[in-house]
Amino acid sequence: MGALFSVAEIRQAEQAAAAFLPQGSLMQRAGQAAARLAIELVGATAGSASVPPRPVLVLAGPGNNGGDALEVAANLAQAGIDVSIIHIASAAPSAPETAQALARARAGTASFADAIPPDEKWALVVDGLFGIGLARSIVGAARTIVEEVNAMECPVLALDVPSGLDADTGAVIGPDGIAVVASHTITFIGDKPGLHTFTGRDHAGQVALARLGVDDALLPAASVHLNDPSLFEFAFVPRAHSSHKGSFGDVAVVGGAHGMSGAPILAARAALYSGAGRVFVAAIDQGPAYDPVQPELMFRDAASLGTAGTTIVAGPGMGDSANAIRILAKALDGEEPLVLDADALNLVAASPDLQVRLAARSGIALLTPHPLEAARLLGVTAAVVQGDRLAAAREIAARYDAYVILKGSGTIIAMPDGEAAINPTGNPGLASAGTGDVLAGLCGSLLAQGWPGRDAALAAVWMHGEAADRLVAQGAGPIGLTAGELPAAIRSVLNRMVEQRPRRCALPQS
Ligand SMILES: NC(=O)C1=CN([C@@H]2O[C@H](COP(=O)(O)OP(=O)(O)OC[C@H]3O[C@@H](n4cnc5c(N)ncnc54)[C@H](O)[C@@H]3O)[C@@H](O)[C@H]2O)[C@@H](O)CC1
Ligand SMILES: [K+]
Repeated sequence: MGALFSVAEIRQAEQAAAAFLPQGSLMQRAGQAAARLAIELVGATAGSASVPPRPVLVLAGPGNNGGDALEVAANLAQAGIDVSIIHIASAAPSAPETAQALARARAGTASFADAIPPDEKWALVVDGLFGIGLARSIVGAARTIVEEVNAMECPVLALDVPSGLDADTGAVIGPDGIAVVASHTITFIGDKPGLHTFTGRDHAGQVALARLGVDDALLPAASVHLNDPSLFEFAFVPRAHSSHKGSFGDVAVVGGAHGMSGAPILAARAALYSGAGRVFVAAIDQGPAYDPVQPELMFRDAASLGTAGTTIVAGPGMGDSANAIRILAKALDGEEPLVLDADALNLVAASPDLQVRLAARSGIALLTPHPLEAARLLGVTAAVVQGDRLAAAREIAARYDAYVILKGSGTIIAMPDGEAAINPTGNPGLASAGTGDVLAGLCGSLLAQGWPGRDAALAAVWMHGEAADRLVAQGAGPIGLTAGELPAAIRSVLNRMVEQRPRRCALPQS
């Protein structure tokens, strides 16, 4: 479930499936599945039965994605829907199945036009300009069409992938490229990573999968999945009545250089609300003596903190002082689970010595970079990281034998063994100050409670996004959502997850 496949993997499966099928079968199946969804969407926007449904605009490009669109147009026309087609014909001969689809569309009641008729109000636009075969920026007449469609207010159903979007990476293809902004995407044979990360979420809208009857056996075992509780839910365990605070681990958030006390406090509150036994704020420079809002937190001087048996979250507001570097080096040399965020990542990126210590450590390391921090770790630009987020996260995970959470829309979670996930929860409300500190604190808390690195990384990212989604559903965002609201919302998500597990507690380890 939730498996994501690269374009190369989809192409292989498509070829293998087509070898056993009559010519054009897959395209016809794609056309039928998309037409069914289009009819649902038109029905939903038509409103009362007395209002005559508006026409549907179908955009058909020069390749097989255009063939899919022509099949959709033929099916919609057959269902009695008023269909207009803009067809960008190929200079080269079309594939036989695409030629067949064009003949079908021409034989029906759909009308063909050279340009989008101005002032028409559409019930739906079906985008079949380009699919996984687009090799360069969309230019010329096709670009004009995409610009016009993106200015429309009606729903847009993209076939396979919004035209112009890279299905592997979620980047818009080509320099100065453009891509369709769809409200819905029906993707064929297997779901694709680019629909769920970077600009993909904004371009694809709601994603549906049509397998086209292609057998699972024709697809390889997926190494990338959409993040989902089914991947980690067994890690949620009800607490035993005989448990005590020593049963749930200690977390120390190391950070809070002069003038930056807020960041570690947010991380520490998140650790507390997600169930860590004892939570310390280990300050680099002298800061507040306690948190009046959360007096349960204990404040210590980072330089003198004993860290044996303590999970460390290093980085929030840590600064780059010599003191910070010394304390980070000590944390890297320890064996306790370690979360590295923010300034700690920048310090590692700037220091070959810290890099060697990180790569050599035996305990769990979990890194939570945003794209610029990831870029510094890899010695590239943030644009390069964003251009292939999966590859960047996997590269850092492999280099440091670490669990990596590459933040941003469609957060990537990469494991040291190459497995990866893309997170579907969360919203633009999380693009605000301090939410990363909360995520780092949550990761540290789960590790302190004995969670394996993989499960902690997957669950923390999922719950963090889910908590933000629930807050938005209650009207607390996305505009103006604050990081400080997240810990309590994460607590309710976490307890709900535990409630849903079979009621067998884990007895405390004395
Ligand atoms: N072959 C089949 O039986 C099936 C094909 N499928 C569809 O086929 C799509 C892939 O088809 P194709 O490989 O033909 O590729 P596309 O239809 O995605 O686009 C490639 C076409 O566009 C042209 N092109 C590429 N970049 C361009 C640019 N920047 N400006 C103008 N023209 C450009 C190419 O010369 C080619 O004609 C999938 O996304 C899917 O929608 C699916 O229906 C599954 C079955
Ligand atoms: K498309």
